[in-house]
Amino acid sequence: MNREEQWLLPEGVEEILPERAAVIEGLRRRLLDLYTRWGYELVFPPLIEFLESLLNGAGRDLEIETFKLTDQLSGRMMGVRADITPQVARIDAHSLRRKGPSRLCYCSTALRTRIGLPGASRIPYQIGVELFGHDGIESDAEVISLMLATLAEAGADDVTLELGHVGIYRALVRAAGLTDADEAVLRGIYLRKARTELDAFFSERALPEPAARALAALPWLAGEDALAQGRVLLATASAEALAVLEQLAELVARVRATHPQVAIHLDLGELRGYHYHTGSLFAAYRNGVSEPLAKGGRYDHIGEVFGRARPATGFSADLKLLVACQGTAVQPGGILAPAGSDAALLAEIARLRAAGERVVQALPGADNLPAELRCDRELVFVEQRWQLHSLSS
Ligand SMILES: N[C@@H](Cc1c[nH]c[nH+]1)C(=O)O
Repeated sequence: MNREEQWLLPEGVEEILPERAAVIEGLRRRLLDLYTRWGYELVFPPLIEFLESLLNGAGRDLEIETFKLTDQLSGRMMGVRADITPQVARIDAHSLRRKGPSRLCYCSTALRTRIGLPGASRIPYQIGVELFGHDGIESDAEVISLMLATLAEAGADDVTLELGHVGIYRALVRAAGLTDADEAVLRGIYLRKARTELDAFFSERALPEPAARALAALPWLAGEDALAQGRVLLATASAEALAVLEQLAELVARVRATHPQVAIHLDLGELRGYHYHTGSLFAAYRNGVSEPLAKGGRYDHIGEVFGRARPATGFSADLKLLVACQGTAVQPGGILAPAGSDAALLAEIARLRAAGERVVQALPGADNLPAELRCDRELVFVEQRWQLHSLSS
């Protein structure tokens, strides 16, 4: 970013110019068509809402990420959404109130107060799906399959799927009898994977064994042997945590069976994401890139505050990151038509457009440069008829 851009736009706020906009829009259309074919219905949650309803049940992380402002009409505090998932959960619980499962999808911009990685955007163009009303690995598996289909459509074929389950951590926290305050400290340490802090945390507190030992080991249970090691670790620590691990094992087996080509990485100590996640967690990483391309998980309680607790699972991705996986897009060419209002010319332009061609009509007195206008052909009147001539040579 040069000095002038820094002066014009705040950090993490960018504009998208025609070439990139065309690629993003192309992918947006293809993905929304994909979700429609899977039975997901499109919704448009509002850009801005009263803070209470926007953040209800969504957790503290999201509150910090949310831009707040005062509504001049009501005098109440409003927030600009930092994540669309809780809004869609509200639509399901409060506005739709369906009996059976609801499958919803969305694609809109969100706004965040903070920047994740240096150079990242604060305005993600969030696309995703949410599936409400089913509690079980089948719905998680469906959402994971659709997430992988999304990445394939975006051209990201070298992804690793990371799987975890916050239920293991939560069960162990209960077994160890941690207070909310201690749990918040521990969560921070888990997210940073800070080993010495973790050791200090447990040596400063007399917590019941073997749950405490299991909590101290969990952040490093990852990779190939995570399931086997987890079974040993949890066998004596918490029957509840062990049962959750078996659910995760079943989900892994299912995804392996349906997507044998996808590399799976297990991480039992992963707590990534917002506080609202309650069950399985999934994320897709590109090799060597630390920011996930898409992420999601189960969150069964958000709807509760809107009068209806519905099981829920879903994923989202930032379209701006997804398009980075695509090679440079082949820009469609176009036809440069001469200026004029002659009826035959206008009819020919209309005919070409109706046939799906991109036709740009020259404006009199302007430099109608074919390269700038991305035109590779021109419409010329030769031998008493309108003809197309190549401009590329
Ligand atoms: N919205 C979540 C991902 C998610 C979608 N559905 C459930 N979880 C995020 O951005 O991290």
